Amino acid sequence: MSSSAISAVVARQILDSRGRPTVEADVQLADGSRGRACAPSGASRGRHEAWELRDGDPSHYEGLSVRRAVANANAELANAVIGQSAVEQARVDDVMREADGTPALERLGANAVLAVSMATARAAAAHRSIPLYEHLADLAGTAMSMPMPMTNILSGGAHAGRGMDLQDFLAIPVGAKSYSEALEMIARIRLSSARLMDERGLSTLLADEGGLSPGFGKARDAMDLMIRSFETAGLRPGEDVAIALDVAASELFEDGVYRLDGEGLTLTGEEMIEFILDLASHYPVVSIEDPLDQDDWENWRTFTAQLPRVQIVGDDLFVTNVGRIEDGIARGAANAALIKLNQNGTLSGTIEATAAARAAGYATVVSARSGETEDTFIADLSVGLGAGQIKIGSVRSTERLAKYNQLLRIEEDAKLGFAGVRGIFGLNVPIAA
Ligand SMILES: O=C(O)[C@@H](CO)OP(=O)(O)O
Ligand SMILES: [Mg+2]
Repeated sequence: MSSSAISAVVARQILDSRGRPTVEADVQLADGSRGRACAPSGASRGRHEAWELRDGDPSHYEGLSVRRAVANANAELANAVIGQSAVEQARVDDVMREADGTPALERLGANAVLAVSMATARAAAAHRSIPLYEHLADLAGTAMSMPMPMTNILSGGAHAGRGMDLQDFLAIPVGAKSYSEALEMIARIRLSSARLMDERGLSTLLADEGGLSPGFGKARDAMDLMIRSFETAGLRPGEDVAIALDVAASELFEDGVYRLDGEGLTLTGEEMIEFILDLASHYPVVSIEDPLDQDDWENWRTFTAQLPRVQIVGDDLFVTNVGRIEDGIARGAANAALIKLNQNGTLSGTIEATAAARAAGYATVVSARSGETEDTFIADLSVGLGAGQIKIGSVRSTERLAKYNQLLRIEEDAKLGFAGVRGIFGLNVPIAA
């Protein structure tokens, strides 16, 4: 057995940031190197994502448990990967896909497969005595860079009891010259938004990703509050900081129409396009995610063509899947892809999806899920892939801050270039070297 061969896999059930069970896996190598990783979990999940295996009816704790996925990792997946070299990530992921035998990893569970896949990369980095981000850059064959964060300030949709129709109102500090400066600007905005809401007697309770959910009915009220928060933080809207939206429109789509209860509107696809275009034209919006349903390809194409200077991000649309990304490229749908490891199911598949997007000139945004753990893997992934951007959630909950803070450490020890606004589609503001 070579010193990088996987010698043991131990999985267990732990809890995520919503207090729901998820899979954690440890991978050990023949030389004693170890890696540990946790699978995240989404709430506004795309229909075409890899399969998260749970034990039963998810409306009860017992049903939510992941004991079958854990058992699969400890038995079938362990059997498949033991003896394989951890530095051969694609091979390890292939044998797990073969062991499962289904395209969406339904049999053994994408949550089980992914935890082992990520833990393998960590063990390999330990074996090579290099940081995880560097190992990931070697796997992807890409140049590393520090990502520009897009950060949730106000939350609605499935993350906030459907208080507002749109899911995420995010800030992108486009004027920042470094990652640490970007994070500082975001922290200032987050504080000022909470103060403003407090002054106005609005609730400052936290949503799933640590964002605020003022319970506005209308998106414009949320947008106005975003702008006020920027100004109160001493930042210029549109110059220092811009707005990004995640509409998460698949969650609003029912029986062929978009239901925006807060606005009191029921819209056709064409009307939905008009609604979002109108919103984007009144505010400094530089990025819009999932403005339309995950299978509404034709309207996606129309929408993308109308906003050539705005980043249009496919999340539920692409589900980090090479086939769907290539489909979107061929149809001219979106110009950027959200990158989520657990939508794909393996690290290698996620790297391939990122490469497919990038090859077509699509921007890439590495993203957390609304259900997260203390695992900081995606911070290293965003750097290793040179993705350009990262979306983690707010700076007000520890499972998110674990990633933001990990990026501060990487910035300190790696002295890498900052993707800055060069990573933002359509914006061409020069930044200092
Ligand atoms: O829609 C999204 O982009 C994510 C993160 O905000 O949400 P979820 O993990 O619930 O799918
Ligand atoms: Mg989304």
